[in-house]
Amino acid sequence: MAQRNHPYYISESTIGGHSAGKGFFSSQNVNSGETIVTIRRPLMASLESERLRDTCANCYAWTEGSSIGSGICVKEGTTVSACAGCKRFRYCSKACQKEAWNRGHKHECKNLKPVADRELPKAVLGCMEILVRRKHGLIDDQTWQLLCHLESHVDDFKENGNYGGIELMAMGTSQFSATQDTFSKDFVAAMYARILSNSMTLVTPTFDPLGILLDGLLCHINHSCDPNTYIVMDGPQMQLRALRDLKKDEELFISYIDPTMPFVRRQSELQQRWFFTCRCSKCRLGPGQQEDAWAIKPEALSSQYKKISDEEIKRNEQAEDETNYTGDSVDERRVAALEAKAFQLYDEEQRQSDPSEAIRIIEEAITFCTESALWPAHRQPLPAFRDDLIVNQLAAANYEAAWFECAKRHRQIIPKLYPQMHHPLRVAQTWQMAMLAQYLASVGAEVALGADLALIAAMLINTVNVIARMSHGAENPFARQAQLKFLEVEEELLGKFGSKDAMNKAIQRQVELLAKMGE
Ligand SMILES: C[S@@+](CC[C@H](N)C(=O)[O-])C[C@H]1O[C@@H](n2cnc3c(N)ncnc32)[C@H](O)[C@@H]1O
Repeated sequence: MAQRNHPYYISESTIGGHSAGKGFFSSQNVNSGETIVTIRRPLMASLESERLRDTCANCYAWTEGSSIGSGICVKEGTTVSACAGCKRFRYCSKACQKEAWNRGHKHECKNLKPVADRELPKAVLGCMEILVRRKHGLIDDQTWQLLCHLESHVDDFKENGNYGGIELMAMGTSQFSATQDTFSKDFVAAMYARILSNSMTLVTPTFDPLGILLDGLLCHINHSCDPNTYIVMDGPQMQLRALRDLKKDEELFISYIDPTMPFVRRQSELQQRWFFTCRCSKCRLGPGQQEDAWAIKPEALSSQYKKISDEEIKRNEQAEDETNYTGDSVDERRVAALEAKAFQLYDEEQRQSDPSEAIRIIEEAITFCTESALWPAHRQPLPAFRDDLIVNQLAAANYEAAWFECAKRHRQIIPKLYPQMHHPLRVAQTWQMAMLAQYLASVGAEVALGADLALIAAMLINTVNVIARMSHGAENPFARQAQLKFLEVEEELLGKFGSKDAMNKAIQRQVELLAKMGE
């Protein structure tokens, strides 16, 4: 039912002719890029163990932002200091510490003190926060009811054999939060399961993952592999924004997973984590879409790659795993075996903490995919390898190598995977490239004959300056920083070129060069 003055309402959802429980609907027409709802702070957010060391546990300022550009919204010189009691949570200021203390930390700090040396999973810390706050009257009845009505999928967890692990985690949660007197064992296990099935990823404005969050309102949004909305975050603030023009009474969807993955992989991930068969508009079309297209027909596989795949089928248990299912013919099974190998390499490189080792595996994987001639540049996991290669090249200070990967991504991948100009990942990746161009220009790097990286940086910064107002909103600190940066570089370049016209002509030549660099 539409709530007065709200641009959204929660109602029964039917997706592809099947009930999907409750869903989130727009109560008015909304233009692409507009905000639908702003949430000041989710009900719960919990940082990854690694991020607890360098991120404020109240405003989520990540002080060590690793990928170029992610630190844009954090004031230079910001550091975090540990709570003197529990030594687990860190804060960037006294004000942040005080806010978190009053939000509930004062009721859990002393319980966490004896286990200061023990790593606790983010879902345990998040569940503790919820239980402690409710026990001490810091979560109102209406929010609590909303939370308790969320699907816990306890029966599904029992069926897939994961419920034992959940019970174990729930026992620890009860003990560390000292709430055994208030909530039963089964209730805590169900709440823990609810966190697993309803939480989202807490991210920076440039989409670097920081932890998990649970919000009583936004967790009513159902999933689509072709979503019409997305969420941007700015510290604890979350905004649901339109990716496309929306009609009144249209159901709003976000994507719970990476929607650029092939059909069977998407279905498998959604089934395993959220226990549903996706019948969204894209999945209803089946596996014949862009995400599933190969560059050549399976029969056209070279004899060398036929041999490689036959060996994979013989020795690799996962070669015929159903998540890579392509078809039943001999050639289709071969292609599936090659895809299995590519995704195994992906899992392997993701586990690496040493950038040079990760780079070695990724380069091997990219060679494997490209030499097979099967993968178009935009088919996964090839773009995911390229993203990780850029991150690892930056971590290893191989800036020029990172630049060429960015140029390829900019030309060959981004327009295919994120066709909307204001797609937030397109904006974040363009920003990362702009910052890299600016850095390379500052050290006088020469990446190609005639290339002027300062001009290329200016052009990319201007692109972000224009589209971040739509992707993030003009008031978002990321959009504001992009605008400030643009004014700064524009002034510098106008000084150099004398007029806007001369500057724009010079930039146009660089746009052409950049396109060549990405081929
Ligand atoms: C975060 S909740 C979304 C709100 C949920 N529909 C409700 O009623 O509370 C996620 C759950 O919603 C359902 N769901 C979400 N997207 C769906 C979709 N595309 N098709 C079918 N079920 C979906 C699944 O049961 C999933 O586990």
